Amino acid sequence: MTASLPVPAPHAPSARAAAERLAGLAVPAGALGRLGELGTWLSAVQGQVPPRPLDDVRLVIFAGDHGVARHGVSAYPPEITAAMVRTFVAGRAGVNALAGAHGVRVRVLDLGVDDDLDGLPPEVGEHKVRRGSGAIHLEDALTAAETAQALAAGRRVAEREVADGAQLLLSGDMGIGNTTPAAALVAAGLGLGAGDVAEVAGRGTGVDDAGLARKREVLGAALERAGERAADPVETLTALGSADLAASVGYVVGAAEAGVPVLLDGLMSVACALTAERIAPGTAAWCVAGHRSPEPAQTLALARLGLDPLLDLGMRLGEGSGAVAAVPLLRSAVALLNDVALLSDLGDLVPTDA
Ligand SMILES: O=C(O)c1ccc[n+]([C@@H]2O[C@H](COP(=O)([O-])O)[C@@H](O)[C@H]2O)c1
Ligand SMILES: Cc1cc2nc[nH]c2cc1C
Repeated sequence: MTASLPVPAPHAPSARAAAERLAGLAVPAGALGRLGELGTWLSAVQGQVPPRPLDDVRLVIFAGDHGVARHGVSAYPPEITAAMVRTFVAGRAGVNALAGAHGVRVRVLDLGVDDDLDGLPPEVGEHKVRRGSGAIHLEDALTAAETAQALAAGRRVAEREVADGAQLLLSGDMGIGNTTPAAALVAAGLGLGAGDVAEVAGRGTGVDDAGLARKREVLGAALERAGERAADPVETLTALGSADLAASVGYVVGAAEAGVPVLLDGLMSVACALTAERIAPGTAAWCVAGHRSPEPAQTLALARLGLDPLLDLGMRLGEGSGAVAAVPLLRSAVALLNDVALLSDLGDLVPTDA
Protein backbone atom coordinates (compact mmCIF):
# COMPACT_ATOMS: atom_id res chain seq x y z
CA MET A 1 0.00 0.00 0.00
CA THR A 2 1.49 3.31 -1.06
CA ALA A 3 -0.60 6.48 -0.92
CA SER A 4 -4.19 5.25 -1.05
CA LEU A 5 -7.26 6.85 -2.51
CA PRO A 6 -9.38 8.91 -0.13
CA VAL A 7 -11.86 6.81 1.84
CA PRO A 8 -15.55 7.58 1.13
CA ALA A 9 -17.31 9.42 3.98
CA PRO A 10 -19.88 7.72 6.21
CA HIS A 11 -23.51 8.01 5.02
CA ALA A 12 -24.59 11.64 5.59
CA PRO A 13 -28.35 11.06 4.99
CA SER A 14 -28.34 8.42 7.76
CA ALA A 15 -26.56 10.86 10.07
CA ARG A 16 -29.28 13.46 9.36
CA ALA A 17 -32.10 10.95 9.87
CA ALA A 18 -30.50 9.74 13.12
CA ALA A 19 -30.16 13.33 14.38
CA GLU A 20 -33.84 13.85 13.60
CA ARG A 21 -34.81 10.66 15.43
CA LEU A 22 -32.64 11.70 18.39
CA ALA A 23 -34.37 15.09 18.52
CA GLY A 24 -37.74 13.33 18.58
CA LEU A 25 -36.98 10.94 21.47
CA ALA A 26 -38.82 11.23 24.78
CA VAL A 27 -35.93 12.97 26.51
CA PRO A 28 -35.14 16.68 26.94
CA ALA A 29 -33.28 18.14 23.96
CA GLY A 30 -29.57 17.33 24.21
CA ALA A 31 -30.03 15.24 27.37
CA LEU A 32 -28.19 12.21 25.99
CA GLY A 33 -25.01 14.22 25.44
CA ARG A 34 -22.17 12.21 23.87
CA LEU A 35 -24.35 9.09 23.75
CA GLY A 36 -26.67 10.89 21.37
CA GLU A 37 -23.77 11.94 19.14
CA LEU A 38 -22.41 8.40 19.21
CA GLY A 39 -25.76 7.02 18.08
CA THR A 40 -25.79 9.48 15.18
CA TRP A 41 -22.23 8.47 14.20
CA LEU A 42 -23.08 4.77 14.40
CA SER A 43 -26.10 5.35 12.14
CA ALA A 44 -23.84 7.11 9.62
CA VAL A 45 -21.15 4.41 9.58
CA GLN A 46 -23.77 1.65 9.33
CA GLY A 47 -25.94 3.58 6.85
CA GLN A 48 -28.92 2.57 8.97
CA VAL A 49 -31.33 4.34 11.35
CA PRO A 50 -31.65 3.35 14.12
CA PRO A 51 -28.27 1.60 14.18
CA ARG A 52 -28.07 -2.20 14.40
CA PRO A 53 -27.00 -3.82 17.69
CA LEU A 54 -23.24 -4.39 17.93
CA ASP A 55 -23.31 -8.16 18.36
CA ASP A 56 -19.98 -8.89 16.71
CA VAL A 57 -17.14 -6.77 18.11
CA ARG A 58 -13.53 -7.84 17.59
CA LEU A 59 -10.16 -6.70 18.87
CA VAL A 60 -6.91 -7.43 17.08
CA ILE A 61 -3.71 -6.93 19.10
CA PHE A 62 -0.65 -6.23 16.95
CA ALA A 63 2.48 -7.42 18.74
CA GLY A 64 6.12 -6.72 18.04
CA ASP A 65 9.49 -5.86 19.52
CA HIS A 66 11.39 -2.62 19.05
CA GLY A 67 15.16 -2.17 18.91
CA VAL A 68 14.90 0.95 21.08
CA ALA A 69 13.75 -1.20 24.00
CA ARG A 70 17.41 -2.22 24.50
CA HIS A 71 18.37 1.48 24.89
CA GLY A 72 16.80 2.45 28.22
CA VAL A 73 13.45 3.83 27.00
CA SER A 74 11.16 1.41 28.89
CA ALA A 75 10.65 0.46 32.52
CA TYR A 76 10.41 -3.24 31.52
CA PRO A 77 12.61 -5.72 29.62
CA PRO A 78 11.77 -6.62 26.00
CA GLU A 79 11.22 -10.29 26.93
CA ILE A 80 7.85 -9.20 28.38
CA THR A 81 6.47 -8.83 24.84
CA ALA A 82 6.66 -12.55 23.99
CA ALA A 83 5.49 -13.51 27.48
CA MET A 84 2.42 -11.27 27.12
CA VAL A 85 1.59 -12.72 23.69
CA ARG A 86 1.43 -16.13 25.37
CA THR A 87 -0.75 -14.58 28.11
CA PHE A 88 -3.22 -13.17 25.53
CA VAL A 89 -3.46 -16.59 23.93
CA ALA A 90 -4.09 -18.11 27.36
CA GLY A 91 -6.84 -15.52 27.91
CA ARG A 92 -5.27 -14.18 31.09
CA ALA A 93 -4.15 -10.60 30.21
CA GLY A 94 -5.89 -7.44 31.43
CA VAL A 95 -7.62 -6.99 28.09
CA ASN A 96 -8.92 -10.57 28.12
CA ALA A 97 -10.72 -9.88 31.40
CA LEU A 98 -12.36 -6.74 29.97
CA ALA A 99 -13.18 -8.45 26.68
CA GLY A 100 -14.82 -11.33 28.54
CA ALA A 101 -16.92 -8.86 30.51
CA HIS A 102 -18.05 -7.01 27.38
CA GLY A 103 -18.43 -9.73 24.75
CA VAL A 104 -15.45 -8.77 22.57
CA ARG A 105 -13.48 -11.38 20.60
CA VAL A 106 -9.70 -11.05 20.96
CA ARG A 107 -7.01 -12.10 18.49
CA VAL A 108 -3.30 -11.47 18.90
CA LEU A 109 -0.98 -11.37 15.89
CA ASP A 110 2.81 -11.52 16.02
CA LEU A 111 4.08 -9.11 13.36
CA GLY A 112 7.56 -8.64 14.77
CA VAL A 113 8.17 -10.27 18.14
CA ASP A 114 11.84 -11.08 18.70
CA ASP A 115 11.07 -14.72 19.52
CA ASP A 116 9.74 -17.61 17.47
CA LEU A 117 6.88 -18.12 19.92
CA ASP A 118 7.03 -21.89 19.46
CA GLY A 119 3.98 -23.83 20.47
CA LEU A 120 1.41 -21.11 19.84
CA PRO A 121 -1.39 -21.65 17.27
CA PRO A 122 0.04 -21.01 13.77
CA GLU A 123 -2.44 -18.19 13.07
CA VAL A 124 -0.67 -16.01 15.68
CA GLY A 125 2.44 -15.92 13.48
CA GLU A 126 0.69 -16.08 10.12
CA HIS A 127 1.58 -12.45 9.27
CA LYS A 128 5.01 -12.25 10.89
CA VAL A 129 7.28 -9.83 9.03
CA ARG A 130 10.52 -10.10 11.02
CA ARG A 131 11.99 -10.73 14.47
CA GLY A 132 12.19 -7.29 16.08
CA SER A 133 12.09 -3.93 14.29
CA GLY A 134 15.16 -1.67 14.03
CA ALA A 135 16.27 0.74 16.76
CA ILE A 136 14.92 3.88 15.12
CA HIS A 137 17.56 6.29 16.45
CA LEU A 138 20.28 4.19 14.79
CA GLU A 139 18.68 2.56 11.75
CA ASP A 140 15.43 2.23 9.84
CA ALA A 141 12.74 0.23 11.61
CA LEU A 142 11.97 -1.73 8.44
CA THR A 143 12.92 -2.08 4.80
CA ALA A 144 10.50 -0.53 2.33
CA ALA A 145 9.39 -4.04 1.30
CA GLU A 146 8.69 -4.98 4.93
CA THR A 147 6.60 -1.83 5.40
CA ALA A 148 4.53 -2.70 2.34
CA GLN A 149 4.18 -6.28 3.59
CA ALA A 150 3.03 -5.20 7.06
CA LEU A 151 0.59 -2.59 5.71
CA ALA A 152 -0.92 -5.17 3.35
CA ALA A 153 -1.12 -7.74 6.15
CA GLY A 154 -3.03 -5.36 8.42
CA ARG A 155 -5.40 -4.45 5.65
CA ARG A 156 -6.01 -8.14 4.89
CA VAL A 157 -6.68 -8.85 8.56
CA ALA A 158 -9.38 -6.16 8.65
CA GLU A 159 -10.92 -7.37 5.38
CA ARG A 160 -11.07 -10.93 6.73
CA GLU A 161 -12.67 -9.88 10.01
CA VAL A 162 -15.27 -7.88 8.10
CA ALA A 163 -15.98 -10.77 5.70
CA ASP A 164 -16.42 -12.96 8.78
CA GLY A 165 -19.10 -10.66 10.22
CA ALA A 166 -17.30 -8.06 12.37
CA GLN A 167 -19.47 -4.98 12.93
CA LEU A 168 -16.92 -3.00 14.95
CA LEU A 169 -13.13 -3.43 14.95
CA LEU A 170 -10.80 -2.44 17.79
CA SER A 171 -7.04 -2.05 17.46
CA GLY A 172 -4.68 -2.96 20.28
CA ASP A 173 -0.92 -3.27 20.70
CA MET A 174 1.72 -5.14 22.65
CA GLY A 175 5.40 -4.30 22.51
CA ILE A 176 7.88 -3.19 25.13
CA GLY A 177 9.40 0.08 23.89
CA ASN A 178 6.57 0.83 21.45
CA THR A 179 5.61 4.21 22.94
CA THR A 180 8.88 5.55 21.47
CA PRO A 181 8.18 4.75 17.78
CA ALA A 182 4.50 5.63 18.30
CA ALA A 183 5.50 9.08 19.61
CA ALA A 184 7.78 9.42 16.57
CA LEU A 185 4.86 8.63 14.22
CA VAL A 186 2.83 11.36 15.93
CA ALA A 187 5.69 13.86 15.69
CA ALA A 188 6.04 13.06 11.98
CA GLY A 189 2.29 13.34 11.43
CA LEU A 190 2.21 16.74 13.09
CA GLY A 191 5.29 18.02 11.32
CA LEU A 192 7.25 18.24 14.58
CA GLY A 193 11.02 17.85 14.56
CA ALA A 194 13.89 16.87 16.81
CA GLY A 195 13.56 20.14 18.77
CA ASP A 196 9.97 19.32 19.77
CA VAL A 197 10.40 15.89 21.34
CA ALA A 198 9.42 17.03 24.85
CA GLU A 199 5.90 17.56 23.48
CA VAL A 200 5.47 13.94 22.41
CA ALA A 201 7.58 11.91 24.85
CA GLY A 202 5.68 10.36 27.78
CA ARG A 203 6.58 7.91 30.52
CA GLY A 204 5.13 4.83 28.80
CA THR A 205 5.23 1.88 31.21
CA GLY A 206 6.50 4.31 33.87
CA VAL A 207 10.08 5.36 33.19
CA ASP A 208 11.77 7.63 35.75
CA ASP A 209 13.20 11.05 34.92
CA ALA A 210 16.44 9.55 33.58
CA GLY A 211 14.43 7.18 31.37
CA LEU A 212 12.31 10.04 30.07
CA ALA A 213 15.46 12.06 29.28
CA ARG A 214 16.87 9.04 27.42
CA LYS A 215 13.61 8.61 25.53
CA ARG A 216 13.71 12.25 24.44
CA GLU A 217 17.28 11.77 23.21
CA VAL A 218 16.32 8.65 21.27
CA LEU A 219 13.30 10.40 19.75
CA GLY A 220 15.36 13.44 18.81
CA ALA A 221 18.02 11.30 17.15
CA ALA A 222 15.36 9.27 15.33
CA LEU A 223 13.58 12.36 13.95
CA GLU A 224 16.90 13.89 12.99
CA ARG A 225 17.90 10.70 11.19
CA ALA A 226 14.55 10.45 9.34
CA GLY A 227 14.74 14.08 8.19
CA GLU A 228 12.54 14.88 5.20
CA ARG A 229 11.32 11.28 4.96
CA ALA A 230 8.94 12.02 7.85
CA ALA A 231 6.89 14.14 5.44
CA ASP A 232 5.72 10.96 3.71
CA PRO A 233 3.55 8.61 5.84
CA VAL A 234 4.80 5.32 4.34
CA GLU A 235 8.44 6.45 4.57
CA THR A 236 7.67 7.45 8.15
CA LEU A 237 6.71 3.85 8.95
CA THR A 238 9.89 2.53 7.33
CA ALA A 239 12.17 4.97 9.14
CA LEU A 240 10.42 5.42 12.48
CA GLY A 241 7.73 2.75 12.88
CA SER A 242 7.79 -1.04 13.16
CA ALA A 243 6.15 -4.10 11.63
CA ASP A 244 3.39 -4.19 14.26
CA LEU A 245 2.61 -0.47 13.98
CA ALA A 246 2.57 -0.60 10.17
CA ALA A 247 0.15 -3.53 10.28
CA SER A 248 -2.07 -1.61 12.69
CA VAL A 249 -2.09 1.29 10.20
CA GLY A 250 -3.13 -1.07 7.39
CA TYR A 251 -5.85 -2.52 9.61
CA VAL A 252 -7.47 0.89 10.22
CA VAL A 253 -7.30 1.76 6.51
CA GLY A 254 -8.74 -1.67 5.62
CA ALA A 255 -11.63 -1.29 8.05
CA ALA A 256 -12.50 2.20 6.80
CA GLU A 257 -12.31 1.06 3.17
CA ALA A 258 -14.63 -1.84 4.03
CA GLY A 259 -17.05 0.62 5.65
CA VAL A 260 -16.67 -0.79 9.16
CA PRO A 261 -16.09 1.51 12.16
CA VAL A 262 -12.99 1.37 14.33
CA LEU A 263 -12.81 1.97 18.07
CA LEU A 264 -9.35 3.25 18.99
CA ASP A 265 -7.31 2.60 22.12
CA GLY A 266 -4.26 4.40 23.52
CA LEU A 267 -1.14 5.95 22.04
CA MET A 268 -0.19 3.19 19.59
CA SER A 269 -3.69 2.72 18.23
CA VAL A 270 -4.20 6.48 17.78
CA ALA A 271 -0.70 7.10 16.32
CA CYS A 272 -1.53 4.42 13.75
CA ALA A 273 -4.91 5.99 13.01
CA LEU A 274 -3.15 9.33 12.45
CA THR A 275 -0.74 7.63 10.03
CA ALA A 276 -3.69 5.86 8.37
CA GLU A 277 -5.40 9.23 7.85
CA ARG A 278 -2.21 10.55 6.23
CA ILE A 279 -2.12 7.56 3.87
CA ALA A 280 -5.86 7.38 3.14
CA PRO A 281 -7.58 10.70 3.89
CA GLY A 282 -11.08 10.23 5.28
CA THR A 283 -10.14 7.23 7.43
CA ALA A 284 -10.58 9.18 10.68
CA ALA A 285 -14.29 9.68 10.01
CA TRP A 286 -14.69 5.91 10.54
CA CYS A 287 -12.92 6.07 13.93
CA VAL A 288 -14.05 6.83 17.45
CA ALA A 289 -11.63 7.22 20.36
CA GLY A 290 -12.22 4.91 23.32
CA HIS A 291 -10.14 6.57 26.00
CA ARG A 292 -7.52 9.18 26.76
CA SER A 293 -4.04 7.88 27.51
CA PRO A 294 -1.71 9.88 29.78
CA GLU A 295 0.75 9.86 26.85
CA PRO A 296 0.93 13.45 25.53
CA ALA A 297 1.39 12.30 21.95
CA GLN A 298 -1.97 10.53 22.04
CA THR A 299 -3.73 13.78 23.01
CA LEU A 300 -1.92 15.64 20.20
CA ALA A 301 -2.85 12.99 17.65
CA LEU A 302 -6.48 12.89 18.78
CA ALA A 303 -6.72 16.67 18.43
CA ARG A 304 -5.29 16.47 14.91
CA LEU A 305 -7.83 13.78 14.02
CA GLY A 306 -10.68 15.79 15.57
CA LEU A 307 -11.50 12.95 17.98
CA ASP A 308 -12.59 13.38 21.60
CA PRO A 309 -12.12 10.24 23.71
CA LEU A 310 -15.14 8.71 25.44
CA LEU A 311 -13.35 7.72 28.64
CA ASP A 312 -10.58 9.28 30.71
CA LEU A 313 -9.68 6.71 33.36
CA GLY A 314 -5.92 7.21 33.59
CA MET A 315 -5.40 3.83 31.91
CA ARG A 316 -2.06 3.20 30.19
CA LEU A 317 -2.14 -0.54 29.70
CA GLY A 318 -2.44 -0.67 25.92
CA GLU A 319 -3.51 -4.10 24.57
CA GLY A 320 -6.73 -2.46 23.31
CA SER A 321 -7.99 -2.24 26.90
CA GLY A 322 -9.26 1.35 26.73
CA ALA A 323 -11.14 0.57 23.55
CA VAL A 324 -12.77 -2.52 25.05
CA ALA A 325 -13.74 -0.51 28.15
CA ALA A 326 -15.66 1.90 25.88
CA VAL A 327 -17.68 -0.79 24.04
CA PRO A 328 -20.62 -0.59 26.51
CA LEU A 329 -20.97 3.11 25.66
CA LEU A 330 -21.38 2.35 21.96
CA ARG A 331 -23.94 -0.35 22.80
CA SER A 332 -25.73 2.14 25.07
CA ALA A 333 -25.99 4.59 22.19
CA VAL A 334 -27.51 1.88 19.96
CA ALA A 335 -30.03 0.92 22.65
CA LEU A 336 -31.16 4.52 23.15
CA LEU A 337 -31.82 5.19 19.47
CA ASN A 338 -33.69 1.88 19.16
CA ASP A 339 -35.69 1.57 22.35
CA VAL A 340 -36.70 5.02 23.65
CA ALA A 341 -40.25 6.21 22.95
CA LEU A 342 -40.86 9.30 20.87
CA LEU A 343 -41.94 12.63 22.37
CA SER A 344 -44.92 12.50 20.03
CA ASP A 345 -46.02 9.28 21.80
CA LEU A 346 -46.55 11.36 24.95
CA GLY A 347 -49.42 13.24 23.38
CA ASP A 348 -49.65 17.02 23.03
CA LEU A 349 -47.70 17.80 26.20
CA VAL A 350 -44.62 19.28 24.57
CA PRO A 351 -44.69 22.09 22.01
CA THR A 352 -43.18 20.78 18.74
CA ASP A 353 -40.52 23.50 18.76
CA ALA A 354 -39.37 22.69 22.37
O1 LIG B 1 -1.92 2.63 25.32
C1 LIG B 1 -1.15 3.48 25.81
O2 LIG B 1 -1.33 4.69 25.67
C2 LIG B 1 0.06 2.97 26.56
C3 LIG B 1 0.79 3.84 27.33
C4 LIG B 1 1.89 3.34 28.01
C5 LIG B 1 2.26 2.00 27.87
N1 LIG B 1 1.52 1.16 27.10
C6 LIG B 1 1.91 -0.27 26.94
O3 LIG B 1 3.20 -0.47 27.50
C7 LIG B 1 4.14 -0.91 26.52
C8 LIG B 1 4.95 0.24 25.98
O4 LIG B 1 5.51 1.06 26.99
P1 LIG B 1 7.08 1.39 26.94
O5 LIG B 1 7.35 2.17 28.18
O6 LIG B 1 7.75 0.03 26.98
O7 LIG B 1 7.30 2.12 25.68
C9 LIG B 1 3.31 -1.48 25.39
O8 LIG B 1 3.16 -2.87 25.53
C10 LIG B 1 1.99 -0.73 25.50
O9 LIG B 1 0.90 -1.57 25.18
C11 LIG B 1 0.42 1.63 26.47
C1 LIG C 1 3.27 -6.77 32.29
C2 LIG C 1 2.99 -5.86 31.11
C3 LIG C 1 1.78 -6.02 30.41
C4 LIG C 1 1.53 -5.16 29.31
N1 LIG C 1 0.49 -5.06 28.47
C5 LIG C 1 0.74 -4.11 27.60
N2 LIG C 1 1.92 -3.59 27.89
C6 LIG C 1 2.45 -4.20 28.92
C7 LIG C 1 3.65 -4.05 29.61
C8 LIG C 1 3.93 -4.88 30.72
C9 LIG C 1 5.19 -4.69 31.47
